[in-house]
Amino acid sequence: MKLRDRVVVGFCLSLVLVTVLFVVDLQNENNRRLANVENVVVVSGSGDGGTGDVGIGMHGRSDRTRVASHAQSVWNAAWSTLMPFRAVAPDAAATVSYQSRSQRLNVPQPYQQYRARTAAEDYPAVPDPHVDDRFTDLVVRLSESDSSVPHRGSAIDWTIVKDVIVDDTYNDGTTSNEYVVEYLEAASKSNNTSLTVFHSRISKRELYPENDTYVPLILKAMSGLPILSVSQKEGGTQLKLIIEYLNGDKALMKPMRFSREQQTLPNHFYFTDYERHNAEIAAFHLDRALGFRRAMPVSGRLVNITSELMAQVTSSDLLKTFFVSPDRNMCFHGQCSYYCDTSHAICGNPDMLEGSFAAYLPSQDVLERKTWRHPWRRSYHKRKKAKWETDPNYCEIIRNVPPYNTGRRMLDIMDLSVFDFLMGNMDRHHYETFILFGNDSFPIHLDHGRAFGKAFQDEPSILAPIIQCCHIRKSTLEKLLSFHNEKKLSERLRESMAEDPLTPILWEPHLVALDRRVGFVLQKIRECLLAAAAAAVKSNEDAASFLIHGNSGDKDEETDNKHSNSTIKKEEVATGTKINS
Ligand SMILES: Nc1ncnc2c1ncn2[C@@H]1O[C@H](COP(=O)(O)OP(=O)(O)OP(=O)(O)O)[C@@H](O)[C@H]1O
Ligand SMILES: [Mn+2]
Repeated sequence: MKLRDRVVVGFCLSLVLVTVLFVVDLQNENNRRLANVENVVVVSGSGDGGTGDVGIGMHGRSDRTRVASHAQSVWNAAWSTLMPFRAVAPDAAATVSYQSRSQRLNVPQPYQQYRARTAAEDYPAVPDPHVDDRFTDLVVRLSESDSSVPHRGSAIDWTIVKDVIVDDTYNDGTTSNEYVVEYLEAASKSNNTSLTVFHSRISKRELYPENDTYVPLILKAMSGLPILSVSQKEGGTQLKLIIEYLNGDKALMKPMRFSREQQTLPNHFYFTDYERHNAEIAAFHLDRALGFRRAMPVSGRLVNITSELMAQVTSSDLLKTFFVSPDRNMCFHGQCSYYCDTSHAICGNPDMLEGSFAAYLPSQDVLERKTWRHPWRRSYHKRKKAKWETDPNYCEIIRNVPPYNTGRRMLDIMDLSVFDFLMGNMDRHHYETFILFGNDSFPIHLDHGRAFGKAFQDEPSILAPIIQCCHIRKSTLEKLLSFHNEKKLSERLRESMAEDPLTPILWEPHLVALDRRVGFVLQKIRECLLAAAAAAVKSNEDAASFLIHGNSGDKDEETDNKHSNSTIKKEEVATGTKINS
């Protein structure tokens, strides 16, 4: 071989060698990167001290592997019970590999992308203009003897009522009442649970009496009794499970999706907001603290998705939505119209999951309910407005139609508006009542999953019924004043919710917001009283002018309303209302 040929061959050989070395190095680099990605997934999980981000947890890999293989065997067992003719269950691991690419690269779930600010200090402080206001004008107004209050215990004719503060109790402080079944009669029956006794004591004016001893028993049972069967609740937009306990009682479970500090996403409407299990729990406590007692008892509970939920599932449709995530957490998504798919799955940590458990209402076969459209319902449309948002006289329409033109319903709608405003719930589209008690009965407070979504923003439009109608039940106003001037609402709720197994139930800024919003409602009532007083003065002047001049008033003279906030005279407020007994 000539020297030139040798040089060419040598050059080619060294080129091949360099290429081989380059390829080997590239492969090593790839392996190193993949290892890093896996580390990131594990490290971010172990660094998160929150109460349960979807798919990220504090448990080690071996825990998860154990969960996955345990889940596989439970799943196989559950599937063979449901589908006796199908020998082999679809492989849960297949779901894992199907999902794994995006998960291995740690692609965030759609709703996780927005998880940014999680510390209260990250948000601007919300001013509370009423923090030092004692609302003495309202206190004085309430302390005055109410011999002139025209509605005691009567069926109020709302077409003419002008009073702001309305007392619908009898002189002895009670309202008329009837019970589903007398307590002693029900208690004498055998095999009663606390919930069935509770059902038998539901009355025309409330679900349970003040300081009821059955409520704590029901809460305890729901958070501890073994679960016998699990199915999906049909209807509604988001996933809910019907839980049946060993003693035959039932509960409606809403699962946890987010940690407590997760706020409503800024670009979400009230009707696309995710439901929060802790809002259901907190709403029960708030309803009770306000003295309404119109919400069923709700308890938190930490459940094992594999052994307590999946193993007890009674339908294959629900069972087939369970899977093990790439991070080896147990997940499921159920079937519903919003957020029931793989990318919105509910995942355990690795298989433990928080949920709210609401005691079940009596079956409709026993105690039928009627559903009413809420008169101040929102449009549930991203561009349209509801009539009440554009018509300042909307309340005049409502007060003239049944069931709002007589009885207690108008005051119940005002109560509901206070309740929803305090917890920021804009999702009050319907309400239900027990048919047995007729129209003069309370609305059941149901469905609070979308409350407590915005701690740093108050939503005055929720108070529209109060602002537009200017009525409030006397007992509700008394409660609000005591929450403001005596023991704070936040303090009462903190104590009440401390009993729950999942305590703390609310993120601290929500408790701060509750106290701030109490002051806001009181201010609105004050404004109503001032407006009513001004209207009374005006009508007195018009009457006097008519007597003197024989016409309907001196049009040139403007009424100068200079009432101070401190005292409003009773006779100025009580205008021409009539007793209707
Ligand atoms: N504690 C309960 N016991 C029995 N039934 C209940 C209970 N709570 C709610 N329900 C029934 O289940 C229905 C759906 O519940 P809920 O409104 O909480 O779910 P949702 O998914 O938020 O529904 P929607 O999308 O209609 O607002 C209610 O309208 C009510 O009829
Ligand atoms: Mn709802």
